[in-house]
Amino acid sequence: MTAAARDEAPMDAEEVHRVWLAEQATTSRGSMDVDANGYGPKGAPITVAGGFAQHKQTVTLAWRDLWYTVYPAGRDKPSRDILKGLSGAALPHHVMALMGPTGSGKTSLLNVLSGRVPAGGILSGEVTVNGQARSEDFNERVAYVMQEELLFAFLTVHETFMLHARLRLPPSTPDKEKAESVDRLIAELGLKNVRDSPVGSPGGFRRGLSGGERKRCNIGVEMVRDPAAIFLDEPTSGLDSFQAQNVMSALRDLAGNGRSVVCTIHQPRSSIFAMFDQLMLLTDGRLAFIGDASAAVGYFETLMFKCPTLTNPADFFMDVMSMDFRSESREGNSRSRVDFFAREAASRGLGEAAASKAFEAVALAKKQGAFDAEKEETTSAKPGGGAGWATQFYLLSQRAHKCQRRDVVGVGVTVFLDVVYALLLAALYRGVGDDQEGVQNRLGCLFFICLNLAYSSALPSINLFAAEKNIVIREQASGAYATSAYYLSKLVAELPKLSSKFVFCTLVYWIVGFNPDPTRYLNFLLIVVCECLAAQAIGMVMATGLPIGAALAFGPACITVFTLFGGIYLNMDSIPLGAGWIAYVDFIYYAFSALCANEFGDADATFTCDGDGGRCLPDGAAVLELYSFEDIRVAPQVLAWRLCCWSGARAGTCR
Ligand SMILES: Nc1ncnc2c1ncn2[C@@H]1O[C@H](COP(=O)(O)OP(=O)(O)OP(=O)(O)O)[C@@H](O)[C@H]1O
Repeated sequence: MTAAARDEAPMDAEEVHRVWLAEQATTSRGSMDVDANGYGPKGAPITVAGGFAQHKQTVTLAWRDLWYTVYPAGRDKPSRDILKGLSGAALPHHVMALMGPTGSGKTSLLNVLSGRVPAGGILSGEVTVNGQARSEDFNERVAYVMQEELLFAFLTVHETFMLHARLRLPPSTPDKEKAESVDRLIAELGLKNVRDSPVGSPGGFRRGLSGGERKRCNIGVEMVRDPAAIFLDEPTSGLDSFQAQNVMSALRDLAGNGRSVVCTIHQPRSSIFAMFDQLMLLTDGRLAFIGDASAAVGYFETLMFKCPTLTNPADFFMDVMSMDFRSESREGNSRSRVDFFAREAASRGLGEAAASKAFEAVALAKKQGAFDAEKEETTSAKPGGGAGWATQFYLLSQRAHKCQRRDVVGVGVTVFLDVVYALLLAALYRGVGDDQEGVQNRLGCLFFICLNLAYSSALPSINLFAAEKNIVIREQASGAYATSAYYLSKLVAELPKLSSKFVFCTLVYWIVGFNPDPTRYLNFLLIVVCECLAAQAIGMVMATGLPIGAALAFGPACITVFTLFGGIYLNMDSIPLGAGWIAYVDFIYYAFSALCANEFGDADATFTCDGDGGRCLPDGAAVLELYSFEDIRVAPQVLAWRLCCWSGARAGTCR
């Protein structure tokens, strides 16, 4: 506690109560000054509790007869209608809540409205923005906040927002202005006290923001571009009721300043329900209600479903609209009930009326000159208006370096393991001799080095990319940067990690006593670097192309198969027909054979024989011949893996 705070006189009961009431009033729906169409009284500024800048452009979204059908994989599976002829509208200055039982189609509708129809689904119907057909890039113009918070744990709130401001705002905006708008955003999302705290990960080693702060930070990332419409999937899930209220309060302020806010929500507490302007109730993909949230209770009363006194309307709606599967008769009854609601909404034309009202409001606003003809299309957040490729690459590299530097545990464990392996190898193979035992030990040590590098490069790479994959998909969906910029930044950011491999290899090389020629030592390092890059590339392909569980299972399995074909367990000349191609994509084989050629390809490499009548390899050439290591190509193979990795990254992150 600060000295000033300690010295402050405590408030008396009356004052505490008065302040509390004032705070409640600022978060209620009644604090807004908007007309029925949501446009504000004739251009007069709209006053709200928050302080977000009044949005210059507005988005009136209207949709008619929306059908969304999916075709599940599998021959005999029939298609399924997820959304069944929905009509409605979302208005500027309004928070619209999409509610309904689980599986009723809320998230599907949110995706469809924001222009993110997942692959494999077919959409029909009409969606308009400010009275015109929605543009193809609408999804990149509006904010879509996913339920899952996709944030970099090692960045602070300020760094996270600043990075997105630099990536997404026009390069012509001076950095000072970007910094000011970020500071404003931080203040308005109530994140000032955690401005410089790392975001952290829930349940992770590094704790950071609280659940509510993370949610608000997640929203802020999308708000940096100042979009006119915001779509949120379950913005309050997993929060306690106070944190949920704070998040909704921030959304309320965003809407109050001219934005259209549409969110799905489960069972909001009554004070949160009171913040909704519009409510859309869905049941099994059909409309049960759309209109003013405050009118919903009255509407259900006209259908003879009266919300009991002292009951949260949200709970009441969920109760009456949910299917009850506890017995056949209950299921039949609840089905009849939800069918009744859908029939009533259709026969009264609730959806159509909402859409028509929105069209009329837009027409009126245009007539009154409230729309600027040039600006009316959608939002100020134009896609492609952000940083250029070089800046994207620079900013992403900086982010990757920062995260890596701060991952003290991860880096510490890597360095520790490299030192342990180096000591182990030094203890076992130190001062290797020039006899037949020495030949065997050199081969064994070189193969172990290859294996160690393969595992220690590929597996962390899988973990790293798997952790970032969803963040990258999210960032790419909103057009933040190009895949190539991300991929190259990762490549560059991974390079410092090779330094601990350098230390490991140098220690082992000189302690074990490999060929002392400095050129061969440098070759050795080069081969090691190539192997690490190829292994990282494999890790990246797996992580971007497969779900994390599958990637973690396939990664080691792939290395195990490569070990088998690596050159020591199976002679290249005895690989069965049809399996030879494995050796050609096997980076362990290439690395091991190259290391052997480097070590034994020296004409001076001669070895004494034991004289016991056993096999004798008198020189390096005999060793290479025995293992069929005459033809070595490391660089093309590394390149091939990198290209493969690039395709994998594109496939995995561009959905
Ligand atoms: N691509 C798809 N293929 C098959 N079924 C799908 C697909 N997308 C959605 N569904 C199904 O459509 C229904 C509606 O899904 P949606 O996620 O929109 O519901 P929701 O109301 O958001 O549910 P929840 O509240 O549980 O998140 C669900 O039964 C879901 O399984």
